[in-house]
Amino acid sequence: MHDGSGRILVQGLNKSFGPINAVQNLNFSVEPGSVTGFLGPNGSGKTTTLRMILGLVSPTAGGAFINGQPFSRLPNPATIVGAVLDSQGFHPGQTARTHLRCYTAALNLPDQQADQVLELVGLSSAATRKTGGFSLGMRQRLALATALLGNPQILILDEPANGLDPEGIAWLRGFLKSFASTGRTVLVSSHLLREMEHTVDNVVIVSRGQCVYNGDLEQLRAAQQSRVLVRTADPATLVETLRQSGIHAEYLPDGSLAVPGTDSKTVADLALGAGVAVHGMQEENLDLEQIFFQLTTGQYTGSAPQGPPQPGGPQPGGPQPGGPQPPQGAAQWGPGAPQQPSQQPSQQPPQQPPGTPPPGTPPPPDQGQGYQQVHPQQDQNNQGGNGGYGGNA
Ligand SMILES: Nc1ncnc2c1ncn2[C@@H]1O[C@H](COP(=O)(O)OP(=O)(O)OP(=O)(O)O)[C@@H](O)[C@H]1O
Repeated sequence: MHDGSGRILVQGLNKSFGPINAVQNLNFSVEPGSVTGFLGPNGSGKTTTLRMILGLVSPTAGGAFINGQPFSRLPNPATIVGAVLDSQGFHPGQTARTHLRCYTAALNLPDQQADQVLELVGLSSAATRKTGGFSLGMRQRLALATALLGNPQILILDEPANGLDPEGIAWLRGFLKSFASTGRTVLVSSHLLREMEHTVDNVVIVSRGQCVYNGDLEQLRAAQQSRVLVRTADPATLVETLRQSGIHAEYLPDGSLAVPGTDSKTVADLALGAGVAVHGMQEENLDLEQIFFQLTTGQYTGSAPQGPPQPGGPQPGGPQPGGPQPPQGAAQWGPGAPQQPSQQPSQQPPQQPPGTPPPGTPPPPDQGQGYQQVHPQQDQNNQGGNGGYGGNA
């Protein structure tokens, strides 16, 4: 029996495609009542992870659970999870309404449900237009409308902002926030933090299949700070001098030092007091986007909230020896770091949005559509692209 929590749990998840380790030891949970961003560059394993959560790809190791169950064991999955993995592939000759009615028929829902979800996504005026003439933004909305037909407790969306104009992104932001505010769960992937930073509450950031940050976006934002880059003939003495003043400096690959969380005057004064010659100094401000970039390229050297040292020693982008330890429940940094959400599960029960269908209906058959109100036990191990799996089947 599933627990009805609306919680997604990913535990020790791994997936290899031959020699490619697409996903490596992922651990995180997604809680109801918030929007969680699943972020990482192209090829970092986001889609593969989402497919494993949705039972479309078999993990090499580990597991993913929705309401405490693997997807394949969920009763009436379309009423629990609505997913969009691809917004291409609608039949071009079908109208938006006809497209949706194929699904209402298969789900045994009233026909007017199609119009209700069209209204929810702002596509009512395009109900009788053929999808072949739809813009990318309209396709995204129609895919979302399809995922909403089962009135799901959980939404899982792969790159839903791809190709949207600023107005479309603003609309999507409002929609997802509003969905989550009713106590439901949203997991949304993107390769651009910028696209999602005003939408998500929590982030799971992956790079090369590994988690490099999991936690509250506000904590990541708090890591925006200046650091001082120093060139000196005697870095070891300066590092020790700074350490004695409680300032942690890091070596950069070119032999210079990065000193986060302080200013150039402080560093200069301490260097002078220790008799260390400074050859150059520069203050650098890292913004959220830069931190994201550096995290995902393994170049992060700032003094963001730091986790405990990882087995096997410090990791690139991860905590430094002797660095500050995180408070309990702090965000986790570094590849392979244990990943726990900073938020506690919401106790708020899922609510029904107005005009969406009751639970207890089966998912519709696959019609080659890109969206997926997904289906149990489909292994896509040998499938390369996003489209065309038998979602909804
Ligand atoms: N069916 C497959 N067969 C072989 N390799 C695959 C398959 N699916 C994914 N991969 C590989 O696994 C890695 C992760 O791919 P994945 O699509 O999960 O990343 P992603 O983060 O979603 O990327 P994008 O943002 O470009 O969609 C890539 O190296 C990809 O080439």
